[in-house]
Amino acid sequence: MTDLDAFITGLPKAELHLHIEGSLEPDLMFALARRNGVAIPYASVDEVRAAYDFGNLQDFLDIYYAGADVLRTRADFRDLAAAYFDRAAADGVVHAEIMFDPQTHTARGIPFADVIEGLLDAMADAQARHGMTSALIMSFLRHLSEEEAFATLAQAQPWLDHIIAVGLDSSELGHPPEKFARVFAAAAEKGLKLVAHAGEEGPPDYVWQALDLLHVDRIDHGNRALEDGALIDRLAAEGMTLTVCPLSNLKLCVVGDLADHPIDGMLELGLKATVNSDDPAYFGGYVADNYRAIAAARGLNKDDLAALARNSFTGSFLPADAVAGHLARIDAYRAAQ
Ligand SMILES: Nc1ncnc2[nH]cnc12
Ligand SMILES: [Zn+2]
Repeated sequence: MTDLDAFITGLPKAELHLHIEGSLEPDLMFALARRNGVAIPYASVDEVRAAYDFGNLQDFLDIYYAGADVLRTRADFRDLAAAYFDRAAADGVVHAEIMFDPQTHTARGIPFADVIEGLLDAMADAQARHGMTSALIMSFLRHLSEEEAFATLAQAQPWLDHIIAVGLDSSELGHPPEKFARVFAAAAEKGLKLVAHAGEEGPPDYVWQALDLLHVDRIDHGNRALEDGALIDRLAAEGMTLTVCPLSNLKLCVVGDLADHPIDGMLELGLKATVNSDDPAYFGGYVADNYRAIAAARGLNKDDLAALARNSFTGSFLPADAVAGHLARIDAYRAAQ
């Protein structure tokens, strides 16, 4: 392990953009398929990995929703999340705000309660075993209707104390944020924070809509905001956090090459970029792998990496005293190197 690799692993960091269904590793997919008697269209782990060759977001989503079919019981969701937390802890993640897509499961007849209770089991366990804090972001699938998003918000009502925010994911093109303005307003009235994927494949206008119509607290991805100077100024002036996902961007062809990735350009423009894994089982790496890949591709140094880790806490939904504690730990860690 190089000095920079070791620095990245030991750097305290938060993960702010992680779809728990996207952490389903092929090994666990096979184990759950066997446990639940579910047929999957792959004969081996190698065959699964070979299928993970995506030309765009929709190519990936088709495979991701098919993979999620092995998740059936509360224990499955617990095991899925426990595997993620163990892996994230090994990467120096001390706080994770994880997204889940209830509609992917309720549409298959899985009770909302089983999904969320399984995740909450694993979150309590991660706190006990790793000292890791975590929070849940409930994401609406944007290819579905506003009405279905409202129904999902209603289903979540008994667990609202366990959900920090709502999010918006799935197929971006053709499903602009404005479609969900009313359900986001209803979520805000319930005291939930708001995040949305915007500017991954969608145009800068979708980022404007996420700001002006959804009133988000954070933008997931945001890459295409860089095409609009006025939008860059707005995001910088508001100190809006962008949850950027380098290996995802590469695998989904948002960038052609990591050498052209804009992460350091974002920092230079005064944008609060963070590094995250998105769907690590599908994109070839967890959060430290993303830090390592982007550091190598863009020549980032320890100060750049520490700045990205600081942004992960200032952009989190942790209380101010917890954020201050994590920032102090990063500064002490950096000073000791
Ligand atoms: N990168 C991504 N973009 C949109 N929806 C997603 N769901 C899971 N990963 C996603
Ligand atoms: Zn995502």
